[in-house]
Amino acid sequence: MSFRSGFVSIVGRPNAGKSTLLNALLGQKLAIVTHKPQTTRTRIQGVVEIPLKKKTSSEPGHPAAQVVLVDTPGIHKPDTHLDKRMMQEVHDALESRDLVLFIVDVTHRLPKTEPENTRADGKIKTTGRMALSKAEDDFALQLIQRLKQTEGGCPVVLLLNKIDAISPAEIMPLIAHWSGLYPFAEVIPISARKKINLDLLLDKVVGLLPEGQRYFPKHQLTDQPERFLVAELIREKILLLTGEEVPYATAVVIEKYEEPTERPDAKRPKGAKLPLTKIAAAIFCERTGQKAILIGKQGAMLKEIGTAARKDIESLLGTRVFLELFVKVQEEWRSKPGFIEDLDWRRELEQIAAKQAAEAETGDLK
Ligand SMILES: Nc1nc2c(ncn2[C@@H]2O[C@H](COP(=O)(O)OP(=O)(O)OP(=O)(O)O)[C@@H](O)[C@H]2O)c(=O)[nH]1
Repeated sequence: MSFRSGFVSIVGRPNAGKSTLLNALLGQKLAIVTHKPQTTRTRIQGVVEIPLKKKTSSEPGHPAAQVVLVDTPGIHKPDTHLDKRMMQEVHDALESRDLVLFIVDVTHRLPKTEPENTRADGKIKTTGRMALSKAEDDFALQLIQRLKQTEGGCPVVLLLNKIDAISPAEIMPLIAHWSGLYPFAEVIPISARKKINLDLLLDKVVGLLPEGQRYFPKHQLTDQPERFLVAELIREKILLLTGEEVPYATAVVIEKYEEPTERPDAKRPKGAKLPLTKIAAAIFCERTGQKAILIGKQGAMLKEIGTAARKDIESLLGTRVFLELFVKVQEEWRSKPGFIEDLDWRRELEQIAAKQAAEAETGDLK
């Protein structure tokens, strides 16, 4: 059996569980996860190596494969410039893919036509779970529908996520409902949080990928620079620790990132301290009131955010970390294209590369 490889986009509306799934598949915390929608702002790639599975009497088996997973911001109707930027990320992710995993949260909306959801007068029972925004589901489905029209098409696998939170009897009606809306290549009920059916999912993914070589070296987990992941971890703590008003108005920019000269996995005498990474980050918010909340009484909130983030960053990097946080006000940053462009780590990298190239060139001329 020959090797398979490909780019697999995970798409779905906010809070469907995309980041949780990515992390579960990678077995390491990579995309940040919180209970608040729209946590994921830019695409995050993770690489999963899937070993060969030999054919047995009960299993068809599959070849070894490398799956490049692309997490996307939740699909929603764009309002601000930041929203538009996030939706562009979704479009981009859909364009460069071999397979799409369309993930829906089964606790949000049950099929409307099922008898148990229909009252005696024919009206739909609107329980909390059936709730909310049909418009958002429809919008997400529209994006998927567009894939059908693109050249060559691309298989879409529907993942019914959070099945741990509903009763088993509710799963079949959901499968029937969604199968009627789009010709999905597969419909798989999963729980990203409880890791239910994830092996089955990976088996199906390998089966749907084209034959091809690795895109990334075998042990590379992600193509994201660590400094971007660090900014995401800080942003996660802000989301978790501050109140409703602040989180969406914050952006984290890494201003200093000094890696230790010594490798974290280098041999060192027993009891010797791990090397130290020095990081300074600015937290941008839109108003002075938000700044006050982020700093807290006598700096208590900022300290809490910093301590929680530092612990996670230390386990991500495998070094000790000295983390300095500053809070800055940048009015209406969410509507300023230039500012948002600068948040993009890829652009940041391009700028660093351009600067280094210019420096090298002037060095050559000397
Ligand atoms: N019960 C249950 N909860 C889950 C499951 N998967 C994710 N969640 C929860 O759903 C919430 C949202 O999960 P995320 O992974 O951040 O969702 P997302 O789709 O990446 O969200 P955005 O970044 O906003 O687009 C978190 O509180 C998760 O713990 C699951 O399988 N079961």
